Amino acid sequence: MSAVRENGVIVAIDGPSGAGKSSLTKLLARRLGYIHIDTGAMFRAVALMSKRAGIASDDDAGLAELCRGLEITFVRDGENCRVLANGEDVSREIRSEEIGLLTSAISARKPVREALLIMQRAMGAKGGVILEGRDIGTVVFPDAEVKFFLSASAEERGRRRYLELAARGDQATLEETIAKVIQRDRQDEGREHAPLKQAEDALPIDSTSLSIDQVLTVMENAVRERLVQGDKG
Ligand SMILES: Nc1ncnc2c1ncn2[C@@H]1O[C@H](COP(=O)(O)OP(=O)(O)OP(=O)(O)O)[C@@H](O)[C@H]1O
Ligand SMILES: Nc1ccn([C@H]2C[C@H](O)[C@@H](COP(=O)(O)O)O2)c(=O)n1
Repeated sequence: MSAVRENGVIVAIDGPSGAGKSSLTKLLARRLGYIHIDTGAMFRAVALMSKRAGIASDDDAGLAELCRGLEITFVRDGENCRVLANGEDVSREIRSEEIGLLTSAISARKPVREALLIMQRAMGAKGGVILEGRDIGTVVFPDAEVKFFLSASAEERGRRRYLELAARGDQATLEETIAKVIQRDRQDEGREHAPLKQAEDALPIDSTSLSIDQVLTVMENAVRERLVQGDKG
C-alpha cells in the first residue's frame, strides 16, 4: 500500500440526501485537522448563479460559459465553512428549498459536472481533505485512500430532515419530507452522468440506528488505521 499524500489521505464520503454526510464530515475533519470540502455546496452555488443569470437548467452552452467564469472558494468561519462564489458569500442563499431543487437538475448536466470535477480535484489533490458528495469515491477521486458510503433508510433520513426543518419553523409535514427524500434519491441515482452509487471499495455504513457519535467513531478508526498503514507504505 502506498504512502499517504503531501498533507495526508483523501477521505471520500458519499451517500444519499440526509444520510449525515455534512454533519459527519465536519466532525471528522475537526478530529483529524483536515479540510472539509462540501461538493454539494459547489453544485448549489452554480445553481444559484445560473438562476440569477437567467440560464435554463438544460442550457448546456450557457451553463458551460457560466462555469468558465465562476470561482468557488471555501473560507473558514470559526466552526463553520462559508461558500464564496466569485468572492460573494452565498452560504445562506444556496440552502433554500428552491435552490435545492434547481441544484438537483443542474447537477445532472455534463458541462457542470466537468467544470466542478476539475475544481474538486484541484482542491483535494494534496490530501488532508474530506470530500462529501455523491460521486467522490467513484468519479472525483476513485483512488481516494479511504471511502465511506453513508446511508440510512429513507424514512429515517426524512424524519431527521423533518426535525431539522421543524426546528427552523418550516411547516413541511413528515410525509412530504420523506417523499422529497425519496424523489431526490431517484434523481441522484438515476441520472446519466456520475450517478449516486457505492464505490466497490467503499466501507458501507448504515446509520439508521446509529448515533452521530457512533458513526464518527467508525469513520475515525478507519482513517487512523489507513494512516498507520500509509506510514509503512
Ligand atoms: N446518525 C444520526 N442520528 C441522528 N441524526 C442524524 C444522524 N446523522 C445525521 N443526523 C441529522 O440528520 C440531518 C441531516 O444530516 P446532514 O445534513 O449531515 O445530511 P447530508 O447527508 O449532508 O444531507 P444532504 O446531502 O441533503 O446535504 C441533520 O439534522 C443531522 O443532525
Ligand atoms: N458530488 C455531488 C454533490 C452533490 N450533488 C448534487 C446532488 C444533490 O441533489 C445536490 C445538492 O447536494 P447536497 O447539498 O444536498 O449534498 O447536488 C451531486 O450531484 N454530486
